[in-house]
Amino acid sequence: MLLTLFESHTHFFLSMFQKMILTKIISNTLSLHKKQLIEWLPAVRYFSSPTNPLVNVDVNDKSGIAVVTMNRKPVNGLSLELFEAMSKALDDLENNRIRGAILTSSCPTVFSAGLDLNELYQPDKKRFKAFWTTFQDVWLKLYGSSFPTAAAINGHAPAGGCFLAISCEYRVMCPDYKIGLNETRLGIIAPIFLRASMRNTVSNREAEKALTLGTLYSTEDALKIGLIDEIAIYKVKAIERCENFLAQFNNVSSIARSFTKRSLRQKDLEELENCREEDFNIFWSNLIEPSVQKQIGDYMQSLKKK
Ligand SMILES: CCCCC/C=C\CCCC/C=C/C(=O)SCCNC(=O)CCNC(=O)[C@H](O)C(C)(C)COP(=O)(O)OP(=O)(O)OC[C@H]1O[C@@H](n2cnc3c(N)ncnc32)[C@H](O)[C@@H]1OP(=O)(O)O
Repeated sequence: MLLTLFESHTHFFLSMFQKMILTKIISNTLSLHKKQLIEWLPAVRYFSSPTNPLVNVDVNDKSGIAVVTMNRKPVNGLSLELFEAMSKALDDLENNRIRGAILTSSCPTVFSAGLDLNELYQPDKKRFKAFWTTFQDVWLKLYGSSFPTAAAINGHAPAGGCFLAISCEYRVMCPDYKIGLNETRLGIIAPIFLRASMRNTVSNREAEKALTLGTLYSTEDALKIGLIDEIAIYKVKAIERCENFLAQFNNVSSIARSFTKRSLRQKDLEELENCREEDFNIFWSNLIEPSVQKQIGDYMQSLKKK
């Protein structure tokens, strides 16, 4: 904008050549200052966000790394309210230029049980629309974040739980749990943004097998196919390993890193940004199919009987 203003105001007084030279000088100075400013900002803008009971954000003043803990007992079912809290937390992290974020759970044996089935069963259209739109927002913000992300998966991570983990850049999981995208087993189709995160994590062939079969992998098998990056015995260790991963970026220009990440993920992000309404309509019309509703209802009953 500054350059446009400069150009319009000097139009009558300067020759084309003079204008080109001055424009170049201003542009170089601005981009240099912007770069220096952005490189310096992380040291001064860490924050302490007002804690939401559903999502706790704890930023380490020294490292600038935030631990983001989902806290919706008993299983971190992803409800509209939990998505809203996550969306807000991601905005706060983005605006305060943290060095990195680690996503984890306060539930002792569950990272997240995925979408709250109560949101999918006999849904009210208005609420479901808000729910789905916020779900999309969370993915766009997490997958497209300018800061690096990791997941400390301290428990089971089926369906939407796995989806959150694979939207991060690195995953450390504790042993003896299950992770995977089991949507097809519930008769529901994985949305495009979930498929994008999966393809970005494992090979195309593994993604196809995992999604069509709806496989839930043990921690050890998840490591074998590259769905997770490391195994750590306890949650504290998992967080430590995630911190080690994020610390590697201390020696990398934050601008170069975030632009590179963005450019690698841009196509996936645009794919959803360009069809958000259509994505909602497809899911809504499938979701209210009586056969899908019956399958979800039966599944909820089977979980309760257990
Ligand atoms: C073509 C159709 C388009 C439709 C579009 C809709 C969606 C598109 C897909 C989007 C992608 C994401 C989909 C999903 O995430 S669907 C959710 C799938 N989740 C699961 O299959 C996990 C189900 N839960 C479990 O397997 C287990 O609970 C566990 C996570 C392994 C934990 O086991 P455990 O520690 O033994 O706990 P309990 O099973 O006893 O559960 C405790 C209570 O929590 C309730 N529960 C569990 N999961 C959910 C859930 N996802 N939503 C709501 N509630 C849940 C469970 O019933 C227990 O309740 P109770 O105490 O009242 O009995």
